[in-house]
Amino acid sequence: MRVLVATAVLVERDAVAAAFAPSTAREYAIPGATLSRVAPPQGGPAVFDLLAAGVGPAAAAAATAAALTAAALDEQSDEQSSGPYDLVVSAGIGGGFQPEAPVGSLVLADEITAADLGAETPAGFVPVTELGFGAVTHRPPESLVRAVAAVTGARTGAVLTVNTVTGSAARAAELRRRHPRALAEAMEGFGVAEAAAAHGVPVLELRAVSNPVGPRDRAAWRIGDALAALTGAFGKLAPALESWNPHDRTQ
Ligand SMILES: O=C(O)c1cccc(C(=O)CC[C@H]2O[C@@H](n3cnc4c(=O)[nH]cnc43)[C@H](O)[C@@H]2O)c1
Repeated sequence: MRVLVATAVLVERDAVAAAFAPSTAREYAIPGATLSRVAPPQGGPAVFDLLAAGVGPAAAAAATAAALTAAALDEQSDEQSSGPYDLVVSAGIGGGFQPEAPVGSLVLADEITAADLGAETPAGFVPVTELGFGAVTHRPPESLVRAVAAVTGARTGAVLTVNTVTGSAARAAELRRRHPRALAEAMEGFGVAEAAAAHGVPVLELRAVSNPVGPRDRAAWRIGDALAALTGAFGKLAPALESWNPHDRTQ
């Protein structure tokens, strides 16, 4: 099984890499980015390519699409680990809606939703889908969400993709009013999911909560705790992914 893991920044990528066997890391250049290829410490057939794709949905979509296209064209890979990816995972830290997703906890998306992709109207925010365009939600395979949540202990719910980190109680309340199932927000999931969908590859989004969604208090972000939670989750992930049949797209 070939898995592409897209984080935003290098510290998140390194937190994911810490769950894998360090001696297995090899680097591959793709247009605009570098892939780190690692293997689970317990062995097994899975290959994980880690990508620091950049902050925000546009950077995330561009780098993820480049990696997916390079794999599909199979230009650089050696024979053992060549060909298209079976799964893309958007991973990193995120803000947690309180009290459901406390700092340090894990959130796994059963729905990846672009929360601010739309138009403001006199009647309020209208998503692009209601204007007749595109998509605002991608849904990971239910069976895979169940399996990964079971091994990682992650809470499952909607993870919102935002272009602006929420900084007030009023904005947090507005997002929850529009998305009552939201457990977390971050800035890349929807971009990663759009790229995956264009390639017909299933997607997951896994977030370790570094801060509450709400009034801005950057000094209170617990980034180290969240990165440690991310490492722990990826340490448990490989067996669950390997036992999942990527061709089983049934919900
Ligand atoms: O402090 C700032 O001004 C600031 C502005 C933009 C981005 C950041 C980050 O550090 C974000 C890095 C990364 O983390 C995710 N993240 C973490 N917490 C949140 C949140 O509450 N809302 C949205 N995204 C969050 C995000 O995916 C970024 O890529 C800091």
